[in-house]
Amino acid sequence: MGTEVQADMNNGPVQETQTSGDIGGAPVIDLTGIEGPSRERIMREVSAACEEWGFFQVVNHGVDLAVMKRAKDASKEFFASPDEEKLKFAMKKNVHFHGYFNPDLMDKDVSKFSSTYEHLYYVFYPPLQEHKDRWPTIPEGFGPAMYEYVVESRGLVERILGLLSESLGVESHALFNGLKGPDVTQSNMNISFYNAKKEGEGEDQIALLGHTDPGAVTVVYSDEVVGLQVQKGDRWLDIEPTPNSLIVNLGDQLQIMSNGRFISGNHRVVEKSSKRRLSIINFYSPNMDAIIGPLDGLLSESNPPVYKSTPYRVYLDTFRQRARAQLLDTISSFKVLSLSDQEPSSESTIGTASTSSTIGESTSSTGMR
Ligand SMILES: O=C(O)CCC(=O)C(=O)O
Ligand SMILES: [Fe+2]
Repeated sequence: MGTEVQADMNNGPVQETQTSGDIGGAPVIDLTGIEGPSRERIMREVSAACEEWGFFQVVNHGVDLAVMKRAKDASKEFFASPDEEKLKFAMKKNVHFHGYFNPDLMDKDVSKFSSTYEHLYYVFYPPLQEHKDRWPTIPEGFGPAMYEYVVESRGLVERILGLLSESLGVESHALFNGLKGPDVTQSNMNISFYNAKKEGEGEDQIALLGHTDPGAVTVVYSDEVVGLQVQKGDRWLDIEPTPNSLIVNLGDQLQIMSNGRFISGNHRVVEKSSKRRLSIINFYSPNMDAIIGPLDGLLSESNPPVYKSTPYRVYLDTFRQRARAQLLDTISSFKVLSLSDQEPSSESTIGTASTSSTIGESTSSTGMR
C-alpha cells in the first residue's frame, strides 16, 4: 500500500568531534498572517531560510498549543513509566521497527541501528493497523494525543509546501502533488528521549551523527533542552529551543524537486545538557511510488535538471544501502551527469547544492532515517 517505514541507522563507530556548537542556528519565522497580508513577507523569509539553511523555526504556526502540550506530556509520561510497562510495547526484530526501543534492555539489532537512547517509532500515515499492538496505551490517551498532533503538524507541512511552491513560481499545490504521486504522502514519527550528559564527562556525546533526512519535510517538536545542531559552512550551530516553536527542516526530496534551490540541511544531535532531551520528530515523505525529480515548471534551457527523476522507493533503498556502507551523500548520486562526466564510475559534479560535507569529523558513520 505504498507505505514504508524509514528506519534509523546509526552505523559504525561514533567518531565526530567539535561538539560544543555555536549559538544561532536557523532563523525564527513568525507565521502570523500567513493567509493574509503577511504572506509575501513570510514567503520570502521561508524561502530564504530554505536556500541558506534548509532549516528554520516557526512560531504562531497554527498548530494548536494545547495539542502540542498533550503530545509532549504523554511522551514524557510514557518514558517515565516503569521499564516493564514500556517493554510491553517493545519493537520486534524485522517487523518494521515499530514500537519502543531501549538500548539498555534490548538487543541493539532489534531497531536495526545502534541507537544509544530510548525512542518510540511509528508509521502514522497511512496507519499500519497490523502494528497497532506496539503503540503505547500508557499513559491513557497516548495514541489519540499523538494522532491529533500528527494531523496538526501535517497541516503545517502542507501550508509550508504551498508557500515554497509559490516562492518557486509554480502552482501552489505543485510540491504537494508531486510528493503524493499516485496516492497519498506518508508520515512517520520518532519520539526520541536522548541521554543527559553525565557529570564529569568530558566530551559531549553525539547521539545522532551528521546527516540529511531523505524525505521531504521534517517537523521537530523539541522540549527546552538544547541538542539539535545544524551545519553552516564549517561550523555546527545549536538550534536554541524557542518556546512554543516548531523546528522545520527540508529533506533531500525538496532539494531535488526545487532543482537545488532549496537545501536539505545537514544536522546532528549532541547530548550536551545535564537534562535528558525529548524531541517528537515527524517525517513527511513522498509516496513510495511518487516519481521525484525537479518540478517541470522550473526547468528551462538555462535551468536544466540537476537531479534525475526517480521513484522515492528507489531513492530510499539507495539511501539505506549507502548509509549501511557509511556513505553520507546519497543525493549526489542522483545528479544528472553532464556529457563530460559520463565516464564509467565517475560522480557528477553538476549543481551547487550539496549536503554531503562533514566538519572535522569522521565521515565513516552517520545517523539517518
Ligand atoms: O531530535 C532531533 O532534534 C532531530 C533528530 C533527527 O535529526 C532525526 O531523527 O532524523
Ligand atoms: Fe534528521
